[in-house]
Amino acid sequence: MAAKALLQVEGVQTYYGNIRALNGVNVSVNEGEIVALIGANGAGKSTLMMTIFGSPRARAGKITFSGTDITEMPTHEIARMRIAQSPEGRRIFPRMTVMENLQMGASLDNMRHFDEDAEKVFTLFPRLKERIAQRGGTLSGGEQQMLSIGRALMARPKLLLLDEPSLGLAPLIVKQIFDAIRELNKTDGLTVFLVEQNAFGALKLANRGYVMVNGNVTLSGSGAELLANPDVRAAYLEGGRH
Ligand SMILES: Nc1ncnc2c1ncn2[C@@H]1O[C@H](COP(=O)(O)OP(=O)(O)OP(=O)(O)O)[C@@H](O)[C@H]1O
Repeated sequence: MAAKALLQVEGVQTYYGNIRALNGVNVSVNEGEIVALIGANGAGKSTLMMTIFGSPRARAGKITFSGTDITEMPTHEIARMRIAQSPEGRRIFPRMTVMENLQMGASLDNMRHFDEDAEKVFTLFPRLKERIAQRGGTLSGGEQQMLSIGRALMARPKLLLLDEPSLGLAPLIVKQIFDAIRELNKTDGLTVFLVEQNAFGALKLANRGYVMVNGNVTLSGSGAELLANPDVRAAYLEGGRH
């Protein structure tokens, strides 16, 4: 069966004032795939994630989701299309409990299956269940990351955007988080687009990957192809976390 693009990014340019952070980026994510975006600090990876989510806006190019043009859509409408985001730095609500954070992630439409969806999050991340009444800000970094992903899942997304889920976490916790992403993809068919500095882990997890340099996508291929590519190895893998 031919792969169907769920997300299509074509020729996207994004600026901060006069500074162009994305120079005409083309990326696609097919239904049921895990796609990784790797690149050095400042390459534009987070900017691409945020542009897909509507802020900052693309100044040129087109972003399509499920065949609908979302380039000009406000963020809340993009979320209603069932795109959910776990942003860089997690950004959970620190004064709210774990349960309240999950409630914030569920749309009104999804409140009727809240218990079922929360239970799914707890099956995926049992550590969160033990901390239901604890305030988000008092969780460890890894638990906050789990909560950030859990909150995004409460929206029942078709596409999950993850920005640096492994940032600053111990290898064992990174493994738990990557295993959870793999599990969601395998059992629920969830489509995932993730940004990672941990290129080795991300490319092992992903079906396909893109490499971004200075606001341009310079390479793409299957996870295995990129892992074997000498340029990728030299730039992102040698001496890295593997
Ligand atoms: N709010 C902002 N205002 C001005 N410039 C910005 C802003 N956010 C990002 N930039 C610039 O845009 C470029 C791309 O940044 P971006 O954060 O998207 O990179 P990144 O690949 O995600 O890097 P990192 O891995 O460090 O998060 C950089 O040159 C950065 O300095």
